[in-house]
Amino acid sequence: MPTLGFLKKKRTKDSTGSRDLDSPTSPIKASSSPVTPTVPKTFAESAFASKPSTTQDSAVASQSTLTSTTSPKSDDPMNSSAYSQPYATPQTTPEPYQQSPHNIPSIQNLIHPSNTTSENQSYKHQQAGSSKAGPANGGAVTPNAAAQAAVRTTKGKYTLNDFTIQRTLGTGSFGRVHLVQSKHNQRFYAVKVLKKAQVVKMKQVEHTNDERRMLQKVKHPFLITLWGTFQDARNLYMVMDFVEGGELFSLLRKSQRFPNPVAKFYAAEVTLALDYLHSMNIIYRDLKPENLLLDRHGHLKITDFGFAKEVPDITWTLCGTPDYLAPEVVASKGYNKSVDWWSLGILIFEMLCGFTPFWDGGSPMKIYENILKGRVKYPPYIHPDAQDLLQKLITPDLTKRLGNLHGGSKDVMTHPWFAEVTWERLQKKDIDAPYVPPVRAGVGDASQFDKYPEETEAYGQMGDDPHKHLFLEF
Ligand SMILES: Nc1ncnc2c1ncn2[C@@H]1O[C@H](COP(=O)(O)OP(=O)(O)OP(=O)(O)O)[C@@H](O)[C@H]1O
Repeated sequence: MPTLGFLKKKRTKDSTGSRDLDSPTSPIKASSSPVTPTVPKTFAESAFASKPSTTQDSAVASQSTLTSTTSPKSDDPMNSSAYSQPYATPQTTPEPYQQSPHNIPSIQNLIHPSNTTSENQSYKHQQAGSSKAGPANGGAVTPNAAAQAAVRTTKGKYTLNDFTIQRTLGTGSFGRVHLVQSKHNQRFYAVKVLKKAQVVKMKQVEHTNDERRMLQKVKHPFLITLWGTFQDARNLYMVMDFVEGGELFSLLRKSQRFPNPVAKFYAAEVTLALDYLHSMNIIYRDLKPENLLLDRHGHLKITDFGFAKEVPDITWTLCGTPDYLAPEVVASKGYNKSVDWWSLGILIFEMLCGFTPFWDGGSPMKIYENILKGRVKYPPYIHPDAQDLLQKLITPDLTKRLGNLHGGSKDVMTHPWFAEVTWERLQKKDIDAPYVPPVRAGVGDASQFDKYPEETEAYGQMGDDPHKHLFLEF
């Protein structure tokens, strides 16, 4: 059984980025008290079914509609039209879901696998947000919209002078993500800053360029938007939407585990995003709660496309995060989109149980051994339909893994566990999210993010740039 040591730490692609969630201090929130799990907001299984609109439903639907239909052009950091507040401030501040104490893994202070370093060479590291709705793209997104996705122009669109840099939202192996404010429209964005020298040193040039390219291509309600990229002599910059609600990882750790319908809600949104990515022959390859952000309404945004890759057939790169790796990746076999369906199984398991199925308190090597053995112990509280789905996703046999069969992602979407999900409404964010983050919309409220020491090196430096030829697309 995993321990609280497992609960505390984020898993990173390498060992350097783990953070202790025990000491979050918000610069904005008056009180930095952690979210205390209390009584769950009502979230019935029927939340997914079509239902008559109540006043509250309409309010949420109306917020969601604004989210998905606001013209991307008006959101463009370069658009200087006066900022208007399109979003209602969330009326409620529900707390995360409480689980009874006996579900909490009980031993503390074990080392999380992400603290070990031996496998680092095998992992590519990337920093990125994701993109979807570009300045030239507007309107609602439909599933499997590969044919509709136009590649947006993102190169050299902005400069540092277009933004006022504020606090750090997160850090990675090559740089950090800042909250910034556009000087043109006063809106808030997230800018990921990657140190070129570090990217080169970690042999992540191709992955970083891939990440930018994938983000430029995609447009989906559950994928982050990349507005543009630029560079100076030392750094690469990626301008993304600021997703205010923080990471699903933090909510999950504070909640210990999610009730069945809550896990189902998030799993369903991820499934739609995977369905879309796979329809574009993009494998995501880094599914985990740390890469799932919550928007102000509580809907997911997948970020960090550092491992995303366009793969029409198969690929061989060993990359990902140990707990979530499919056996075919661990065994260095060629693999395809099937790895994302395996990872979806791991994600659902972790949301329902609070720990991953192959975690073992040891090094990534121990996790890999467990993955290859393939034995999963399902706790008795897992709903039978959920267990059935998990067994069909977390299966090493690629000829049996759901999502990888003839029916593709539709096999996953029609599984009985998802029976009450109305996929079209979910796609439109027309289903209430189970948890609405307590953020003040439109004011750059970063209270849902941990606080980090700020960067001391000045950005925007000119001069020699030995790496420029490696990042021509930025
Ligand atoms: N668009 C965004 N809005 C708000 N916060 C963001 C955004 N993008 C990233 N972050 C925050 O910054 C953190 C680091 O971002 P990201 O995962 O892209 O970097 P990374 O270098 O790939 O990280 P890691 O090394 O942990 O994989 C995220 O975990 C998240 O907390």
